[in-house]
Amino acid sequence: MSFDVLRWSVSAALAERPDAPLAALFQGPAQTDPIQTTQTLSNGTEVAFWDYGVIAVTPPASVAATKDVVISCAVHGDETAPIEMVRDMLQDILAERLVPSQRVLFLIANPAAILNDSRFVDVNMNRLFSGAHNQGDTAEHQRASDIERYVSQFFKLQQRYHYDLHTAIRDSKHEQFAVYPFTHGEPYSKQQLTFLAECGVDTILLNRAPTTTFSYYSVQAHKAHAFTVELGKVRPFGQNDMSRFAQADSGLRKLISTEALELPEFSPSRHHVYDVCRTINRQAEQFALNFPDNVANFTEFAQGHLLATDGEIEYRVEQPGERIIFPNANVAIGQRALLTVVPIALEQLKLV
Ligand SMILES: O=C(O)CCC(=O)N[C@@H](CCC(=O)O)C(=O)O
Ligand SMILES: [Zn+2]
Repeated sequence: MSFDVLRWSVSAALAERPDAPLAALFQGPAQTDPIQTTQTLSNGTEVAFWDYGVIAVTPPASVAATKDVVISCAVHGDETAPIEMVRDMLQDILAERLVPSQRVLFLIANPAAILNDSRFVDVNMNRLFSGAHNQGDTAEHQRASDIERYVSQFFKLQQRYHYDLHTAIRDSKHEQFAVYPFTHGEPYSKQQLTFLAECGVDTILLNRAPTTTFSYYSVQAHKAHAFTVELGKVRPFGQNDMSRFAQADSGLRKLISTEALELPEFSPSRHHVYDVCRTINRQAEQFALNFPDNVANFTEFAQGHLLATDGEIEYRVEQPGERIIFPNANVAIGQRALLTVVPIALEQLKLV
């Protein structure tokens, strides 16, 4: 199904809150074809609609922006709270209640999946970046390729940031956490750890290998500080308690509207850090998790405990302190069905 055909219905699907008409997110202010329109607000902010759900915001000419910030949501279409956050930020920008001081690219990544009330339509879009979109021809492959092009078109300044907002399928012992993608040996940023903690995200998962996720793409292709940010649990539109997202919302709004963001001193004791220990990809038709659906992310199991069976293979806990994260038995064969993580001391990491 083409994203063009979907645009009206996606807007309708999202416009559930009567106070929040969403047409602008997808059609641009003129709501006519072609989609590419640019509007200059009375405060001088330029809002450019590059494509459905792709909105570039440039601060007034009097402001010397120093940061490029990508804020993305709906890489998974059923993760609705981040979509509501992005929608509200955009509406506040259009209403001039939020005035950006930095360049911002808002991305509503997978409108077709939003409309479908599903994580994805054909393929998990968060496995299609860094060139993986060349290996298929679904609408999601095409959209991931388009998104890479838009991000490349956007990033210009030296300071580059990307927060890819998600919510998780399960409850979590740490309600909000971020995946810090592989940095190719670059030190981890104290400033970014502090910023995330200010957003309420005090738990970090280090993934120390290349992946095909959106956040890793921004690290690898654009040398951005980029993160997959998990802000809570997946719920349908209208069922999110937005007060639980207030800290992240306020942190992101401050980041984009402040010329020189002031952050507190880095304080190592503020952060819980985990290292990915094992990535378990499903290999067989007969794949099963050996714990119930209500077991939360970051739950620890005893050494030797059977976590999953994959055909004849048994996956057991190997290390003391090993915890499960992102378990999903319903992934396609070859895709990640489970990660295990172990706590790691910040002192062991190269920080800058
Ligand atoms: O709750 C789950 O099982 C999945 C939540 C989710 O979508 N997580 C991202 C993490 C991406 C990363 O590792 O950076 C994903 O699986 O795509
Ligand atoms: Zn997600």
